[in-house]
Amino acid sequence: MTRNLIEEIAGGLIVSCQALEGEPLYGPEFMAAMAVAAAEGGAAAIRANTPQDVKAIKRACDLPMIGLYKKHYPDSDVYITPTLREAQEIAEAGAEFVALDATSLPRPDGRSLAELIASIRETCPQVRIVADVSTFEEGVAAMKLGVDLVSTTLSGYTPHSLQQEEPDIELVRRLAALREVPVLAEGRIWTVEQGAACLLAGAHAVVVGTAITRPQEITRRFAGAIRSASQREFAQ
Ligand SMILES: CC(=O)N[C@H](C=O)[C@@H](O)[C@H](O)[C@H](O)COP(=O)(O)O
Repeated sequence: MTRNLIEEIAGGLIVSCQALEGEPLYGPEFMAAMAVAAAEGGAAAIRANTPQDVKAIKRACDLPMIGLYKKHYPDSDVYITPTLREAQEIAEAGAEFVALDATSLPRPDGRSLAELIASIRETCPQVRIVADVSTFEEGVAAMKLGVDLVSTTLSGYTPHSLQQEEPDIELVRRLAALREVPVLAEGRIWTVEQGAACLLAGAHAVVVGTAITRPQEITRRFAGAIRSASQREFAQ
């Protein structure tokens, strides 16, 4: 019997384990250890970048994997699994899901999102597709193209989307209310309260990255808050 992974991750926490080149934890061994820690803590799935990280994590832990491949091409701002080539590499690395940019930004190879999705369906029929969107309209368009999940990943990261420090819970709410395709809440979720609010807004599952897996950012947040608190203390 094939597993219903979308059902399995319902109501769960998906931990995004990503470190880019130049970050202290860059490297598949670190990301694999991070994923094992996330699994021990009760994560329902992992989200990870690059075929190398996906493979290393898959060897170390058996949670469902949302894989993506960040790559920058000239003349395009689309960088999350921009073309079929990256999607295929992620599927070959063993990811059950592939996440890709489903925004309205111009794509690097001149192919439309519809063409990309159709080619993935044809060449990697086993992989489920997660559409990373930045607006409601993009979410609706991705749903019409038959993606398996929509994630609010890119809200705040395209010039035409809402720019805010908080997670875009309103986008989760509006997309989930359509009851068409399950919606993942993702992006700038820093507290358990925000995660719970996303589920109450109708999210199928919640993706948390930086707040769990980027220690330099977690430290920066604590250090800044503690410095401000101590300055307030001395100012009195
Ligand atoms: C915008 C973009 O490139 N987002 C990336 C997508 O995979 C990752 O860098 C994020 O860490 C991930 O979306 C989780 O979000 P947060 O780290 O805010 O919890």
